[in-house]
Amino acid sequence: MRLLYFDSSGRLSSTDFSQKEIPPYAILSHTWGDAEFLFEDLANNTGKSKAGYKKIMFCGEQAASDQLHYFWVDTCCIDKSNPAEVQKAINSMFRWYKNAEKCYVFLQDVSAMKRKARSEDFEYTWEPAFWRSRWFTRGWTLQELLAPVSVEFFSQEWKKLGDKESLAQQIHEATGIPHRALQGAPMFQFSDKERFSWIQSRETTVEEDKAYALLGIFNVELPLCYNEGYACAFKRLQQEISKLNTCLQDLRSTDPRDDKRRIEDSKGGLLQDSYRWILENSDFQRWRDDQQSRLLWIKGNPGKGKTMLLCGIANELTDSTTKTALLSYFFCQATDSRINSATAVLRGLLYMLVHQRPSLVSHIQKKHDHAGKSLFEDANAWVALSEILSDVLRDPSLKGTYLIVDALDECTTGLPKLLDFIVQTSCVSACVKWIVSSRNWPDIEERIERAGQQVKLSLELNAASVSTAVQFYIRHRVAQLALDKSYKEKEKSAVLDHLASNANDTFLWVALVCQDLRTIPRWKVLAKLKAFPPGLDALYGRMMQHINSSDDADLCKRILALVAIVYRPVTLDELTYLCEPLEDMIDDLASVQQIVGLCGSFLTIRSSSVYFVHQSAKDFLCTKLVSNIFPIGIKEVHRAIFLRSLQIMPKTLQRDMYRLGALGYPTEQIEPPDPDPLAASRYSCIYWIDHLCDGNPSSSAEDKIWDEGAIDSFLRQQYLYWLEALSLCQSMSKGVASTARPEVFIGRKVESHPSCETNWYLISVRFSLG
Ligand SMILES: Nc1ncnc2c1ncn2[C@@H]1O[C@H](COP(=O)(O)OP(=O)(O)OP(=O)(O)O)[C@@H](O)[C@H]1O
Repeated sequence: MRLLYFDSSGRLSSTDFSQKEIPPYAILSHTWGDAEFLFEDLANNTGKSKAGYKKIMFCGEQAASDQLHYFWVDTCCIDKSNPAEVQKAINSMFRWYKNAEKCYVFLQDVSAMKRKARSEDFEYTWEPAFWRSRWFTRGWTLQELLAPVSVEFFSQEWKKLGDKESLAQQIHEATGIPHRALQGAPMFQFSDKERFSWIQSRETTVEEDKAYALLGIFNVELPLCYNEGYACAFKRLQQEISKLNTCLQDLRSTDPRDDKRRIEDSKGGLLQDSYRWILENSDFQRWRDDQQSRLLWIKGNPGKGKTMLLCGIANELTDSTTKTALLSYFFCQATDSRINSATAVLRGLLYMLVHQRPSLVSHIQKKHDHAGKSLFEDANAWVALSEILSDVLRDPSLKGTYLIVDALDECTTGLPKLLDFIVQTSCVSACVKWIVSSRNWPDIEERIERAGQQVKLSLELNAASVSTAVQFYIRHRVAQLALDKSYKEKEKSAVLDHLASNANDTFLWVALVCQDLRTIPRWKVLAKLKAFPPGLDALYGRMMQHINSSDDADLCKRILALVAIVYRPVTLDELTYLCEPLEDMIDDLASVQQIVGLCGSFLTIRSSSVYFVHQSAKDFLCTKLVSNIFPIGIKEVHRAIFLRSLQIMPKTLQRDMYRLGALGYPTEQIEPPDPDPLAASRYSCIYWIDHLCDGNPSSSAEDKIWDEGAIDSFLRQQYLYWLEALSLCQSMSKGVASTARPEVFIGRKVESHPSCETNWYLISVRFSLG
């Protein structure tokens, strides 16, 4: 980028910053006239009598008065005789305008002078001329309006009329561009159609420019081809946009911002007073303020509030960091296979980074153009993603970047390599700072210690701060309970006392007890209070005793066992079909919901899906109560789910389940019908093979023969319908990837098949026989 400045003798000069860090600068926006001051004029020291020279002088003087030494004007800062330079400039222009400290718009056809109309002393304001200004009718000025943060408007007399903020209403009326876009909302927040509409009524001197002027607005690059005509340029632009959109869609496996909101909401909202202690903590401050400290590990026992603390830190960093800094986070959750692996973490972090700084997508696109979605999902996904994220973190445009990963202990697939990646990038990338959290696991500690400058923050060693935070939480929850359950002072203070003296600085214990207290009528509270023992395990143990002594103990334990081993939270519909004893309640989800409610406080229902109330509750059942919950073994529960799946799928799978009629729909555009014919079998379609493989390999020979027969018959009759269902669930790659498990063999030819007239190859699923 070439910038203008006045040298010590006041002469207009230019300097090239291609290889150097670009200093703060101002930029001019205007419409071209007949006598512009050009690149040659600058080089040959000519053209000072041209009308355009005045604009250059104005821009330089205005910049100086804004304490900006450098400025940029398109007429003379680009060597138009050099096609490579023009190509680069046009593709960089949006960024140049965006990065400018100030953009001065010179409105040649707007006068701010008071005039006399005929004999009357009539004062014209400049506003009608402003609305009509040619500047609003030109193609290139669209990005010059949208990209910079600060846009100031000047009349033909160089009088300042206002800025993008103060004139927002007038600009909106003149252009139809929404206020949000004028206030600087990122361009991706506006649909393609909306962005195209902004340039519709604008003109460019050269027809292709009407497409090229949108490059930055869509964050794409194109080789320029100035004889191709508008239609061709526009088509190429659309192709590039569609490639970019596909890349982002393929990258997205979850939006961590939605996960964060869901976590906060499902835990009853984030309380500032229960996390803000961290801002005063000396370890936290050391990590934040010391350039060399780039990795902070927050560790603590279950339920100590790590996740909520990280939600709070993310909020605080969003509020306190500079505009140029980026923040990306990821919340691992072992019970949800979308968000419990090392590749999912990198995908989520990348997705958030690219959303904030769309230009970073170039690091992904190079590989994505060749590989498509499989880049993020196949066996080499980790290699590709870790390379891409390392590239992104080295991008020179990144000034400060904060990366947060919560619950490393819940990253059930690929944790060691994720830890190595975090440690390595924290050592080499000076502008990147990581915060990670986990339980006190020695394996995690061992790997994190390999980072030279890590800071450890133990919640157990900060007991006083955590204790105060928990006490605040108790007061808040009890005040809510007292209000909702109409406690009198006696009950309120008894509950307060019991919680305060038994919580052992564990938020989760308080949350679980309060959840139970909600179900107890006011008059029984005092009697029941003593039944909540201190300590999480004791509390879970008591909850289990309660279940064991109930009439529905067996059913509750079947449900708990099922929810404990599924690969993602199941919906109530799916649970009803997968858990045989619930079979009779297929049309009565309200009763299923009640039965789930009988499983103590172990389970919770959110958006019609069944979750463990907390990972520690699941851990307790799967470690301390394994023989109680899985009396016939975990593998048998897998096998039962597999067998139920094979029964459910044939009932729902059929040709053209969504009545689409025609072939060739992009799956993302398909809206499931209501009721959704796949509601009950969605989970089974995606995971039946995993349950088959994780089922009991040592079952009897008779069972195996039966299983093989059932699989064979399912595949013979339903194979194509199953593929169709996978595609409708947007899980084709997951479903098919399961067939690549070592226990599954592919490649048996079936001559003719009822669900397909032609010959075809069938995936034959055989599991290892011991
Ligand atoms: N700042 C807070 N605001 C509101 N609720 C909180 C806060 N901190 C903790 N809690 C409550 O405590 C519960 C446990 O907290 P959290 O899930 O953050 O613990 P954790 O240390 O991450 O547990 P684990 O390591 O077992 O996953 C939350 O479900 C929530 O109800």
